[in-house]
Amino acid sequence: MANQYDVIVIGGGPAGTAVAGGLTAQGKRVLIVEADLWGGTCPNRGCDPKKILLSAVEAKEAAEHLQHRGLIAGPQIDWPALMAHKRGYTDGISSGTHASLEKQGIATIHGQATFGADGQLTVDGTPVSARDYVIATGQRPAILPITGHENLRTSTDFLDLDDMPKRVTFIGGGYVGFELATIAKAADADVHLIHHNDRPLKNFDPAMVQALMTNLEKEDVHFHLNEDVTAVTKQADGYHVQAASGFELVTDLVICSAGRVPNVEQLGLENVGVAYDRQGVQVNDHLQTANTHIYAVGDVSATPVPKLTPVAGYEARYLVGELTQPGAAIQYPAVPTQVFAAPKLAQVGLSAAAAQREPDRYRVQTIDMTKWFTYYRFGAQQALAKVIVDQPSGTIVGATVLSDLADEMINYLTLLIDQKLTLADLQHRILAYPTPASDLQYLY
Ligand SMILES: Cc1cc2nc3c(=O)[nH]c(=O)nc-3n(C[C@H](O)[C@H](O)[C@H](O)COP(=O)(O)OP(=O)(O)OC[C@H]3O[C@@H](n4cnc5c(N)ncnc54)[C@H](O)[C@@H]3O)c2cc1C
Ligand SMILES: NC(=O)c1ccc[n+]([C@@H]2O[C@H](COP(=O)([O-])OP(=O)(O)OC[C@H]3O[C@@H](n4cnc5c(N)ncnc54)[C@H](O)[C@@H]3O)[C@@H](O)[C@H]2O)c1
Repeated sequence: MANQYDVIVIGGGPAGTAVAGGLTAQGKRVLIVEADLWGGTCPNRGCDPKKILLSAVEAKEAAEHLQHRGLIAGPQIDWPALMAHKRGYTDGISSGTHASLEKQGIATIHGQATFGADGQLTVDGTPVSARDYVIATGQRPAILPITGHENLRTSTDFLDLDDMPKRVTFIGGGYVGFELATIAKAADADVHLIHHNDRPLKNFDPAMVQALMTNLEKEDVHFHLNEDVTAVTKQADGYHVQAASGFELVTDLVICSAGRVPNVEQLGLENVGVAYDRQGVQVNDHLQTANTHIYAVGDVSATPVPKLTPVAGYEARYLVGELTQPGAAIQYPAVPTQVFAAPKLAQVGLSAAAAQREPDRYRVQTIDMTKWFTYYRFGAQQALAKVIVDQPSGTIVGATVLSDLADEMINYLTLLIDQKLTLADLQHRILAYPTPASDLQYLY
């Protein structure tokens, strides 16, 4: 039968394309379905475009740090040119990803996949069948159900702005709010971030979050904590953002950065006995749903790990194994996670709060690295590390880093944690000097 496959993957993002590619390489007949842009969130409207915009922010910051230390006159961000640079990358992603899938011998179809009342999967009305199905439909920005919610824009809109408005307001202090606020500020917007409680970036070390906010405040990013936004109304002078307390501000663009919701509603999952909730599709520790022929991977699955591209890739590789040679339950290694702000905030492994509950076992040390050679040479404003050492084994088990180099340092720390390297192990190796890696020995 023409429309009969071994596996149908629904969603062509990092998770779905990795499952489809891995299974095809193992000789499976695979169909992948994508309703929108091939490549999904990360390269089209997530990690990659964000980090391209951040390149200009990093260059500007680096030049500013060296003012009076060898540089004069800092650069300015030319937003339309920066956006053209970003589009030079993103414009080719969907067609390039599609071409790559076809080249690998993966069947592709563009459209919305839905399980009908009879359990049959159709893509925009065309029936397609397989032995197994993989849901990899990701998440989309949540829109708060407030008065004037139609005036809210999302990270997707921000990452494709033709011009940077004079005033930009973010509702929600998570990854997206902090990262995009950093970019908007560097592009000279008047930036406000409104958060509904006193714990923005709640999964990060609170003292390090406070240090990051202090730095951003120095750059004139305005934080408004404990404000519950109730309405965003369009008026002659701009959008009026109002909160329950009576707080109000006027702005030109309101980005709702209050989290993301799983793409599940359109799939007809109730027709095939697959359960889901606000966290996503419920799976067991083999990424299998209540229907034994349907699996879920990546952002859409309700797994107990952060929703990130490398996590999606890890789950995809695991599932390729499961669908070819079923084995043990999935086990996650340490998952590094980071906020690309100024400076960057990154974290991995055991938190300081958890370590402090067992003071006999763990040593928690906060290290100010600002004056270290690595940071001094480019005039860094602040470089902090909080490191958790397991005293019996002498290994690092967790770390939070706040610095311009945190995105690189956190990967080294992740390797130290996964490989269980002690200070002695590290000192038996030679690492190139002077580099951030050669500082690792001072973190134990
Ligand atoms: C602004 C932003 C910045 C980010 N930055 C980072 C970062 O720096 N580092 C990092 O690790 N992660 C980052 N992320 C998260 C990262 O983008 C996701 O973790 C990753 O894309 C998840 O991959 P996925 O394949 O599970 O889902 P997605 O990439 O969302 O792909 C799912 C695909 O399924 C499609 N789809 C949905 N429903 C259907 C349907 N019914 N039929 C067919 N197709 C369907 C969608 O159109 C989409 O293309 C960021 C996210 C955002 C929004
Ligand atoms: N650097 C990265 O790796 C990166 C970057 C962006 C996104 N992501 C991924 O995307 C996911 C979503 O990011 P996000 O920032 O949209 O979500 P998030 O869950 O990280 O943050 C949303 C924030 O909004 C707050 N919030 C919720 N309701 C609110 C309200 N009514 N008013 C004000 N604040 C409110 C929440 O308390 C939370 O702090 C992340 O969890 C992450 O998995 C990763």
